[in-house]
Amino acid sequence: MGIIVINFKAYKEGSGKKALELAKIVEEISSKVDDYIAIAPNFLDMSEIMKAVDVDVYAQHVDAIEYGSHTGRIVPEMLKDIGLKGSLINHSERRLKLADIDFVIEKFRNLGLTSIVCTNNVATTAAAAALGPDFVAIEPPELIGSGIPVSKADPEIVRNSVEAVKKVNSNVKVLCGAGISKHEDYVTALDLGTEGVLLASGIVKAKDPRFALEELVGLK
Ligand SMILES: O=C(CO)COP(=O)(O)O
Repeated sequence: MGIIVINFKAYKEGSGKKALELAKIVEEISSKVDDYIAIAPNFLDMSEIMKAVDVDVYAQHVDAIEYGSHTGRIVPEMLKDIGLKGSLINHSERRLKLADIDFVIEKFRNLGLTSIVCTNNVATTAAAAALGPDFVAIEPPELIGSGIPVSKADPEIVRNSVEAVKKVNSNVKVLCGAGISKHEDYVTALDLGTEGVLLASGIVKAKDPRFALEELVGLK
């Protein structure tokens, strides 16, 4: 089927022991379905998760810098060194400048890391696609964390993003996100021409994350 990337954000429910528990649930459910399910936990939980769980792990953010005199920053090479698959870039909760997005995409290309550039509308999606990342993920900020799925509330933005990306660079794959939680939301996203979804609260903050993920992939 498709691609599912779960962003743990800085949610308490997706941190520490809970992050590891959730990663194990993702590993178990991944093994039962054809969908590719990856996670983006916070930096502090990554090493332990990667030791314990066989799931692709992404960063939620990376800085557009070289090694050097920077404090509290993450250099792209560091992601490669600890074994991450890639990173979200330019999430609406952690925006970058266009030149910085370009820098990170280029670095990732050379390092063999997967770039997922988040965008907020069709124009920024087209602009991001022009930089040649692996993925763009269209996420209207007003729907993030709302429980209202972008694929149903604003199918046009998804469809138009897919179309815009095709015109600019057809090698770039499109994800969509914001408010996704149900299987139907996911299937609708795929029907609109995306490769899958980027989501957070629908799984991470669910009362029963295992049930929520099983439902998302259609096992319930
Ligand atoms: O920002 C998101 C994923 O990166 C979407 O968040 P929600 O799934 O909580 O709406």
